[in-house]
Amino acid sequence: MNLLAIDGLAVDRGGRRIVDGLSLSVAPGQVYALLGGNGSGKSTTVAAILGLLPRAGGSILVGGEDPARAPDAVRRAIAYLPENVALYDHLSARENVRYFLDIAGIRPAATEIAAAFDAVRLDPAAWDRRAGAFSKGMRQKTAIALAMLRRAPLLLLDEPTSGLDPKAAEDFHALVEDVGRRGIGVLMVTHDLLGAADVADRIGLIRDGRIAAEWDAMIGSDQSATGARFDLQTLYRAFQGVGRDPA
Ligand SMILES: Nc1ncnc2c1ncn2[C@@H]1O[C@H](COP(=O)(O)OP(=O)(O)OP(=O)(O)O)[C@@H](O)[C@H]1O
Repeated sequence: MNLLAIDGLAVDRGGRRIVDGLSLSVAPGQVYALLGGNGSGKSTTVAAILGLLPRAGGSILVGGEDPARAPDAVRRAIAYLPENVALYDHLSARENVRYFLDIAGIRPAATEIAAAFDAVRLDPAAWDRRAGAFSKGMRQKTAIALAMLRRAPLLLLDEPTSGLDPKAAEDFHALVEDVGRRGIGVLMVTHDLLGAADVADRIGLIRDGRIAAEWDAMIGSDQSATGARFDLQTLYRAFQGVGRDPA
């Protein structure tokens, strides 16, 4: 079963149809990049998935549940990382994780927390440091460790690499691939074409609130000589609307 199944989604804002017939799905272990330019409808789609905006049409199922009917079950199934992850600045990484898990009624052993921090490669020196001093990358690692500890099957990432330097972005992509290998489904919303091509199994290009094109990563012998998993020229041309049919 798909962790996320969106079919013909329509969302109105300010009397205007912003998302207009968007369909996509994310399977366990799949990394889906929803790639689009400014104003294409990415944030509106995210808000609808989280049940924060009503639908004007279509359907959304998260782990088989409809966010409009079962918002609590849907929020339990999703680990949502906004562009800037919010942690309690005066608490350490360990204390933040314990605090948020406690709210969810989960009390992991110290060894489980250590294993999750190890899995996301959060520097052990940071585990007991105040999160107020953390970089964006460290905040994201803490939030992903938290997602793993509460066994959220779907990770929803909103512009995760904006503001990260190239090395930190590369580290983050490696972490997302790792998360996928653990069977977690990932929906990554981004305007970063190269980042999407680096990490995704599938890229969906969103334009005017719908999927204008979708590509699957090439594997093995289909990969280019450079090892690229997507044809970047095709992606660029589509992203820029080159060769688009006249409306
Ligand atoms: N509260 C609102 N009321 C009316 N229109 C809105 C509202 N929020 C967003 N919009 C419009 O909806 C369209 C899509 O916005 P959305 O934020 O979903 O796009 P986006 O792809 O996330 O863009 P960005 O990358 O710039 O964040 C834009 O034209 C925007 O002006």
